[in-house]
Amino acid sequence: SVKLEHGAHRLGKRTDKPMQAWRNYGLGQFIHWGVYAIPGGHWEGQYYPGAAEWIRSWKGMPKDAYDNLYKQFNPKKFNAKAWAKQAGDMGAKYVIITTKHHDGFCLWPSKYTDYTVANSPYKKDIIGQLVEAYDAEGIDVYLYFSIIDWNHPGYRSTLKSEQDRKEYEEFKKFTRNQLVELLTLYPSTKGLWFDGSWDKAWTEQAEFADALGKELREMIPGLIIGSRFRPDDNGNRHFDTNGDLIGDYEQGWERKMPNTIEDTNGNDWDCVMTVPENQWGYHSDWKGHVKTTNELIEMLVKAASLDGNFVLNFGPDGQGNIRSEETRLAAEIGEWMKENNEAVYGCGYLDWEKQDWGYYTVNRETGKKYMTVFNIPVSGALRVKVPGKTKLNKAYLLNDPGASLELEEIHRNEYFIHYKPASATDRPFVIGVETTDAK
Ligand SMILES: C#C[C@@H]1N[C@@H](C)[C@@H](O)[C@H]1O
Repeated sequence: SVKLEHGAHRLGKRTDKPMQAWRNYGLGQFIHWGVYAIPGGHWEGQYYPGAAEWIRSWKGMPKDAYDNLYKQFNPKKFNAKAWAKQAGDMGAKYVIITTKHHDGFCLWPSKYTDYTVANSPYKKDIIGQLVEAYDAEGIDVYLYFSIIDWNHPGYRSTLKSEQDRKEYEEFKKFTRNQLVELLTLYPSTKGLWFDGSWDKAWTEQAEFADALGKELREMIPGLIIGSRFRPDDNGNRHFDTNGDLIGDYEQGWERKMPNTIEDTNGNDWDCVMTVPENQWGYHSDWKGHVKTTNELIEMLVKAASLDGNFVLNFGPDGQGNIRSEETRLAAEIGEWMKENNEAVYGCGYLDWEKQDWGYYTVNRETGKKYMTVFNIPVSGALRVKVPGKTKLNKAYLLNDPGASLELEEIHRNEYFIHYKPASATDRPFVIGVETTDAK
């Protein structure tokens, strides 16, 4: 392997308590909120086809008009406690909140810029209210931070001149100051979710970013930072020149998921997912496919089955309302989680051959094994293949553990579990299985 000054700072999965807690979350909530929620994907009657939080970059957008939107930011319906309760009822164990997105508008009263909520009609600290409310709900708080900052005069995507470099130095100091400020103001933060770190200018800052990461990790022991934060000596992000993960988990699964355990490279990972095709911030007019509750439950269970976390995005509107589609999804996912979360929380990959009916998960502490069924075979026979020395002794519905399901051994290490729901079911269901694993 190549000698690197700023490659992966640690190899293999972290095994400390904060990371074990992260690994066991299963379900998270992403919140994208900012001044982009005011136009909500439209400008002067024009429909913006891109992601609503990127509307400032639209060629038709007068930048000055966008940069003055904060003077209208006064979300009278904002209720941090209500958001936290909704997330808790959905079953989210952690939340990732945008402190500032690429437009640079800060939802906390940063002292390093005037472009913050303190100078909006709303005035109050939004991040502070959310951190307090989610902490009180028992939901761990992670802060999203965009390295890209279109508002800062020193920000550059590339460094083409000495002047660029000079101004970029100011931007780097500003970035470090804001991050230290965030961890100082909100010390219960469990981790940072970086975004907008793909610019060439930033990928040339291996030494600076490495030192910044170390400084931040010293501020909060156990702090969790993913692979989308810093470059290695050669500008590689996520994986360094030797192919080693740079960060505590892989942060590359945005609006997509691995299909096999091999796809995960044996790393921890999270999948962050939008409800429509590609809207993170509030867009008042979602076009195209809007994911259903069953689709999202399947992504959630699939993530757990492959040792990952699933993070569902919410984009509150300019008044601070959570839109009705997201409220309904949160309620329906929460209803399913209330009955079936045992198959998700604290669960991960079980190395049994994947079958068509759905996904296996196993609890890392107890070793208890679960089958979450999405596709009921017309035969009513659920095929289960177990490894060599394993014997399947019992299968039962998670919501009716007393009643054993009919087991049929059809070959060595292969069984049918005979089960068809008595009445049509429109939600996946969980079967618990008990085995003896001969030594
Ligand atoms: C591209 C891009 C950004 N990454 C997602 C997490 C959203 O913040 C989107 O704007």
